[in-house]
Amino acid sequence: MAQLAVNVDHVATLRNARGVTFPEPIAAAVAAETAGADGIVVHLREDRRHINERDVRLLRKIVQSKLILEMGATSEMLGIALDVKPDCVTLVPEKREELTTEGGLDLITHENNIRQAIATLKNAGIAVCIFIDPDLDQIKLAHKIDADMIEIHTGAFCDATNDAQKQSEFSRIVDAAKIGTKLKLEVNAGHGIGYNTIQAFKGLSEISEFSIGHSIVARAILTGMDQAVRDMKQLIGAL
Ligand SMILES: CC(=O)[C@@H](O)[C@H](O)COP(=O)(O)O
Ligand SMILES: NCC(=O)COP(=O)(O)O
Repeated sequence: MAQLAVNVDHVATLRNARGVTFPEPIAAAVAAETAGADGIVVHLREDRRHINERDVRLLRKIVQSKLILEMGATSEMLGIALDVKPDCVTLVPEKREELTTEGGLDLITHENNIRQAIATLKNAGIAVCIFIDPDLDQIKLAHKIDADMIEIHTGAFCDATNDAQKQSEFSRIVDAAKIGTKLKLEVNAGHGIGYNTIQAFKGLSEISEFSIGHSIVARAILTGMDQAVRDMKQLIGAL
């Protein structure tokens, strides 16, 4: 069965919107783990719009499963990662003005910088994942520059508004997962996945882990984190 890594960024979004100390993303992470999450994900953005450094450091102490830190490959973030030592870093592209991550890392443009970041993190014993579009050339490059894992960006599929678009985006994901596995990369998937889109992955056994945040946090507001995580785990179990 594929694993579920739960992103708690948007618990911090709510906290920060009010400028107070709650809701507490650390409490959300503990609740998610208790409900069966296989990992906790946070994206430390340059502008600290949700998760901040204090959250990451506390999570490192408290998370029992595995801590996955999403970040841009900047010298500031590399310094934090080397100090905090998450179990895994997922390197993502970041634009300050974007509402959420818009695309995968462009390794063709940033090959040297990302290759160096991968080597630095791996030398410190941190596994490295590349958040990447379902593009075969990019995935081959991720393998060439020694990434351990890829996370296929599923946003275009999840956001597709008609069946033809959905089918064509999903077949890109299938091809990407198959080539990643052939290259012996661990293949994960994430961005925009919800309770209604997860079923599409049935039979795609190449995916080792789903990285899901917004839909789980949104459901947790209505049902509690425990139920929201259990519901998603059940859907993943049925794939
Ligand atoms: C990299 C990725 O997949 C994203 O889902 C990212 O973590 C989202 O960033 P925000 O939480 O800031 O929307
Ligand atoms: N890596 C994907 C992630 O962490 C969560 O993305 P989303 O479910 O909030 O879109």
